[in-house]
Amino acid sequence: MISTRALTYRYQSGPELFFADTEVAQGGVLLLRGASGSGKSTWLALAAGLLTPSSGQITVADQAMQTLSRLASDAWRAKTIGFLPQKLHLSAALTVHENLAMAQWAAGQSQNEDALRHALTALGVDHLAQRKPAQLSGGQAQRVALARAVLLAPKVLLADEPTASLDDESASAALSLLRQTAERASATLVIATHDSRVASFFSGHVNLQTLFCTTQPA
Ligand SMILES: Nc1ncnc2c1ncn2[C@@H]1O[C@H](COP(=O)(O)OP(=O)(O)OP(=O)(O)O)[C@@H](O)[C@H]1O
Repeated sequence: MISTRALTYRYQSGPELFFADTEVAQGGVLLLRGASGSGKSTWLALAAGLLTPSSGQITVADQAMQTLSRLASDAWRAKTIGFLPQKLHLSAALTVHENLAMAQWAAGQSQNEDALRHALTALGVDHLAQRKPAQLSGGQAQRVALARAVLLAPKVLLADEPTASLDDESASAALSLLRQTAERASATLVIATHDSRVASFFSGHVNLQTLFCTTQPA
């Protein structure tokens, strides 16, 4: 479950952002919509514990994020959150396979080769396992980052524009994997998106909510 109350964030040399109160049940899907610059990525960073709220509360998987220290939040994130950020943050020095193995290690899990292969295969990038990120196309890198995000069957999946550089077939595979992974683990899924394909894909979901971000106070 994720809930927010009177949540705001002010960048040091940027705008103050205000977010409407939200409550998403465990297993629910939340779409973050809104114009470019309206705060969707910021909301995800707050939910992932990468940013600390300026005021208000955000609780993610029973954890009040505003009370976590930076160190505790890193450990909590590795175990709890599957995060697909807009900038993919794949380690350039590591192969695709090593990038995923490192995510398992960071979460304190022993290497699970089956899970790793399954995640890469489901997204059609298993043949790229020995490549370095610089040797991937934009869409391939995005699918590898998505495989890493779903690898640990996290309780919360956060995806920032997961279909941005994907063609229809790859977008559909990526959304299916996000949905299946979330359903298998009863995870809460949050997707920030401009892409109308995402809204159409989830339109029949029984537990779907949409949060429209604006730069105005809620
Ligand atoms: N590090 C930063 N310092 C200052 N301002 C920032 C910083 N990061 C983001 N902002 C500003 O905060 C606002 C919200 O940015 P954010 O990236 O959350 O929006 P978004 O809705 O995800 O945008 P997009 O759809 O273009 O990805 C924007 O006005 C942006 O310029």
